[in-house]
Amino acid sequence: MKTLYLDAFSGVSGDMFIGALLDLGVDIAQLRTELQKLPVHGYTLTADRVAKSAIYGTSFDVVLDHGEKDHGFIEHHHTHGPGEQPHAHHGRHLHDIVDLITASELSATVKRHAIAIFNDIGAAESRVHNVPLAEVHFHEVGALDSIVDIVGSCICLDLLHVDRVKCSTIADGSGFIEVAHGKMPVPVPAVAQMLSDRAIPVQQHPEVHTELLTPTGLGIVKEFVTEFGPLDAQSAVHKVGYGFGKRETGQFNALRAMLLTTGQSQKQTAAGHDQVTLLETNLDDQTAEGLSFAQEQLLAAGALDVYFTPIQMKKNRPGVKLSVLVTPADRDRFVTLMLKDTTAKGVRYTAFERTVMQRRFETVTYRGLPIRLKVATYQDIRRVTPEFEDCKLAAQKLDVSLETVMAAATALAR
Ligand SMILES: O=C([S-])c1cc(C(=O)S)c[n+]([C@@H]2O[C@H](COP(=O)(O)O)[C@@H](O)[C@H]2O)c1
Ligand code: NI
Repeated sequence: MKTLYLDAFSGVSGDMFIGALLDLGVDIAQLRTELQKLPVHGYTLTADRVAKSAIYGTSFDVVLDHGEKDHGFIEHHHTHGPGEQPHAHHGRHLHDIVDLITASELSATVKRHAIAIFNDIGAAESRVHNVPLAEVHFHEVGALDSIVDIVGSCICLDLLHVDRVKCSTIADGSGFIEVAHGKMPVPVPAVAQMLSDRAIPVQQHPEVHTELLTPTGLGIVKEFVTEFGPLDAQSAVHKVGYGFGKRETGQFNALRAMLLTTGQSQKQTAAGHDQVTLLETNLDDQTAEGLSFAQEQLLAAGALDVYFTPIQMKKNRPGVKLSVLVTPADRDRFVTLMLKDTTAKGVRYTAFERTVMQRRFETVTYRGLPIRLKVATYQDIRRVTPEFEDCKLAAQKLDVSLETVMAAATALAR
């Protein structure tokens, strides 16, 4: 399995993320070509390979034409004093940006991730400033920078072709920073709000008196990272890249990105044979809520599958068997997780050989909406399945039956 590991010892921002991925080898020409699919102009991308503290990395920047300054702030409609004129808001609303991305020729994957990140940041802004989501307003210049950073990050990750993204505990600074609308505490309010709906490990550094984790950086992490923690002992590090931050932090300010190979899937042959480990435990004293939580945790940690089987246990107790399928190299990590997140006192495991169909995604467009198709092949067997969630969304948006969308998507695949 190919993993991108983010070592966020100095936080994460959009620039740092793109810089780190370019440093890992993503082609900036391809990034530029993809970004040209968006009808936004007035900027140039720069990526310079420079040394900081004698360590070489990439300093990425979005340089706006005419030397305009990015205020880096999402404006909100706030109240004005008596006699005070509202300022002119030359900016873009969240839905303008979503429409812009949706209407572009970017890939369906890039669109989906970029829109999710914008929605997450927008929802936090809406909550922080107490304005309806529809009124969250991106400042004209800040919007351009955010669009390039967010869409650019999604493009870079797509070009890197990894199976999963893992991240260390994320560092942030402390104290206050000056932004367009005054002084803000660190973590900045949008970041604090974005941390409220998911368990993300962030550690503040009292000696760093500035911001290390930006709303854009956190949005990227929340969208792509499925596991937090240190480097896996079993991983092989193939490549390391550094993306430099712009702030003076008094320490080495970079995001370190590492390309790792984890587990056995790299041993999968063209014929589709590999090995998996099945971990199991029988439980008769765990609540349904606890079981559901454990399943979520195990899937988020990268399990290939997690499922329950009803069983009859001793003393006539109805119980469940928890089964967790993982790559062999992940076995011990998942034993620990199962002992931590369930009431199990022990976990048994068996190694299996298996044959799997090769799987890839294709996207078709049905009445203007993207539908992903899972294409599974093995020898001369080929099976195409439309993604249920995409069909559901299209059925709801177009007010047609789910069956109609699924049949149309399957026909388009042919
Ligand atoms: O929503 C945005 S982009 C935003 C909100 C806040 C609040 O805390 S509210 C603060 N900022 C600051 O702007 C710059 C640039 O942020 P990006 O995420 O666009 O790179 C940064 O200093 C943020 O803390 C932005
Ligand atoms: Ni105003």
